[in-house]
Amino acid sequence: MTPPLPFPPRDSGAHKGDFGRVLLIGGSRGMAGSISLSAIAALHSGSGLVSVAVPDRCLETVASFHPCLMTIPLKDDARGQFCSAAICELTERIGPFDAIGCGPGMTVCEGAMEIVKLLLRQRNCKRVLDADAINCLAKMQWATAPASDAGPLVLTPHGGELQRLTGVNAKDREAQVDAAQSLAAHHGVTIVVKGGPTVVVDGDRRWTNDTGNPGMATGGTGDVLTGTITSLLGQGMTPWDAARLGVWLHGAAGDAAAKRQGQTGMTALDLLQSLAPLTAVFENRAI
Ligand SMILES: NC(=O)C1=CN([C@@H]2O[C@H](COP(=O)(O)OP(=O)(O)OC[C@H]3O[C@@H](n4cnc5c(N)ncnc54)[C@H](O)[C@@H]3O)[C@@H](O)[C@H]2O)[C@@H](O)CC1
Ligand SMILES: Nc1ncnc2c1ncn2[C@@H]1O[C@H](COP(=O)(O)OP(=O)(O)O)[C@@H](O)[C@H]1O
Ligand SMILES: [Mg+2]
Repeated sequence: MTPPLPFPPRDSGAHKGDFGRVLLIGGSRGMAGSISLSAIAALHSGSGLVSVAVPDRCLETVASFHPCLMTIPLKDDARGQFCSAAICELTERIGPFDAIGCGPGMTVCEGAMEIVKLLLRQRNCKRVLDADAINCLAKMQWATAPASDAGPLVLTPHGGELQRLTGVNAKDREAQVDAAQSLAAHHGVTIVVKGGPTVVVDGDRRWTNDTGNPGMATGGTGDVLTGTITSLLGQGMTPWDAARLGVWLHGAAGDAAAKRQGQTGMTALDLLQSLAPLTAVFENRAI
């Protein structure tokens, strides 16, 4: 079990700021768990500081999941989803973050669309777009937009999201990976084509993961991956490195959870709780 690359080193004199200040944006009334899984995964993947921007009425729920999370309330509508005014506050607050992950539980409401457009303009900031942020990209037909230099951006679609984005049927895995590869080259981004196994594409590079199991086919595991990759980007890794190490670590955590709970019985929470002890592997400590 060898990771594709080493974990960022930890100098004895290090402080929180050395391991990145990251922001996760998402959630909605009824799906507060998704973005919380992403945020807690970022903590367990080594981030120094983790903030979560959520619709105002979800704030207390999300904050109650973990005392180490900082929370930012954004304007919401009667359904508990981001409204378009949410980007006024967000524009003020996104400056200091080393990496931003967006999409889990966000829905494709008007506010979500505005947030994704705002993030696409933040070319100097490292970003991960997942779940409903990808569904927003599909809605704005980003895949066929003129080629752009999107900056350090990682997309993490599952088969269904990739089908919405590219029109290529999720049943045709090979064609989906090829479509992701050309889309990644077109916009200069990294794309994690999730599944069993997950394939990461970036320009003409292609890497297939060798960890993970079907026990991970359970709600919330993709949300965990979003937080892990966002965290590694925030620790200074390139999109190509953060995507590969994040996918590998996430799959290895899935394997540890399956060993403990069984593939049928495991949940995304079990995978999340297997992340931290796994990092000990990288510190050459016996676990
Ligand atoms: N606890 C929570 O709050 C959770 C919230 N979630 C959020 O729920 C929202 C919807 O995400 P989902 O992935 O559940 O919903 P989707 O409708 O995108 O996909 C549902 C399932 O169907 C599969 N699928 C969809 N289209 C397919 C196709 N054309 N061919 C093959 N398979 C296809 C997907 O792989 C997925 O497993 C996202 O924002 C997500 O983050 C989920 O992550 C689950 C957990
Ligand atoms: N059969 C499988 N083998 C390995 N990994 C899997 C398998 N099925 C799902 N996964 C992984 O589980 C995660 C599911 O992501 P996703 O569908 O976005 O979940 P959610 O949105 O519910 O959090 C992905 O990382 C995917 O690679
Ligand atoms: Mg998902």
